Amino acid sequence: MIVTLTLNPSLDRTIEIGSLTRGAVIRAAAAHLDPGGKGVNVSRALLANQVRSCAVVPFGGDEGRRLVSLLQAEGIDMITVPVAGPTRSNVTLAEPDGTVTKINEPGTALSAEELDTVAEAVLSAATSADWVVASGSLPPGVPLDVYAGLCRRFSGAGINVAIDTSGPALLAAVAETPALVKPNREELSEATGLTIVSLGDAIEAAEILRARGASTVLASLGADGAVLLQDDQIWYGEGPVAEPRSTVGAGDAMLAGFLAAGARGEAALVEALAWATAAVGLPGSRMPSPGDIRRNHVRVTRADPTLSLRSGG
Ligand SMILES: Nc1ncnc2c1ncn2[C@@H]1O[C@H](COP(=O)(O)OP(=O)(O)OP(=O)(O)O)[C@@H](O)[C@H]1O
Ligand SMILES: O=P(O)(O)OC[C@@]1(O)O[C@H](CO)[C@@H](O)[C@@H]1O
Repeated sequence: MIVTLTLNPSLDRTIEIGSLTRGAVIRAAAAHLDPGGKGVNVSRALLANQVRSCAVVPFGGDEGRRLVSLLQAEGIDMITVPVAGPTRSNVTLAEPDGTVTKINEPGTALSAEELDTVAEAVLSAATSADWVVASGSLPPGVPLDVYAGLCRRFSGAGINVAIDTSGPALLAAVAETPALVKPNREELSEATGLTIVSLGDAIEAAEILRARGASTVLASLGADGAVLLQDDQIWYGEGPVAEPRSTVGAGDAMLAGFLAAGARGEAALVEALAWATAAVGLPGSRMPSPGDIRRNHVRVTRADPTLSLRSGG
């Protein structure tokens, strides 16, 4: 069983437009509303693929109630924690070529009492968990070492912790020896100060995170695929996407696929890439179901550090 924690969930509104022109009135072709936030998406992807999970979700205000009703409609197993501030709304402008422009609200502050209640919910859900996944940004006022505290709490209890966040919260968590971190290219670069233009740069940055405490690093590299550093092995993989619709949530689908496949080695990386590339072909932050996921187009090999990355860094 996999417990996910999303301290800063969102209502994700995706607006499909022809092209983005600053300062213009843009008529949208379509709009979708999805429940959002990184841990929420991991749970949605797991549910869509019949893997048991429990999402811990603080919610507040009308937006929070809408979020909870969308998650209930999907059948997500969750522990919801009512909080005073309203849940945020995040907006994605999606263009036909797959380019997305995302505007994420900061979210509203959680009080110390609310944070304690959320932590208790995670502890109670985690009694039967193999993994606890702590994902996404922190709302204002939440201590930057909150994910680090989770790592400390669970490493003693034999429960694996996976972290997908950025900035100081990522650095603090890495120092508490999480089983897994899933940075994207920008997060790798920010955490290490390295500019990442080749696979070798990404590997060097991931090695730094391992030296600081992370056991396994699964680094997603956007259209360039992903690299996995685990034990003494380094695997690289990618998969084509015929028609990219929206990359939002692709990293979450990747993490879900990796954990669903046992979180070890080449086979788990293939699964992670199959789920991620399927997500890129779906609108908004829709998570892929078994019918969307194709494994035979994913290529995973031993990593060649001299490989140049195509997409911008
Ligand atoms: N344009 C693309 N073409 C093909 N695959 C892509 C593309 N963008 C993303 N992917 C796939 O999705 C994975 C995750 O993408 P990315 O590195 O952008 O994650 P992320 O920044 O964590 O995303 P998010 O935070 O929205 O979940 C990549 O490793 C890759 O497999
Ligand atoms: O602001 P954060 O917490 O970093 O990211 C939030 C978010 O962009 O991440 C998900 C995609 O990964 C979306 O559902 C959501 O809007």
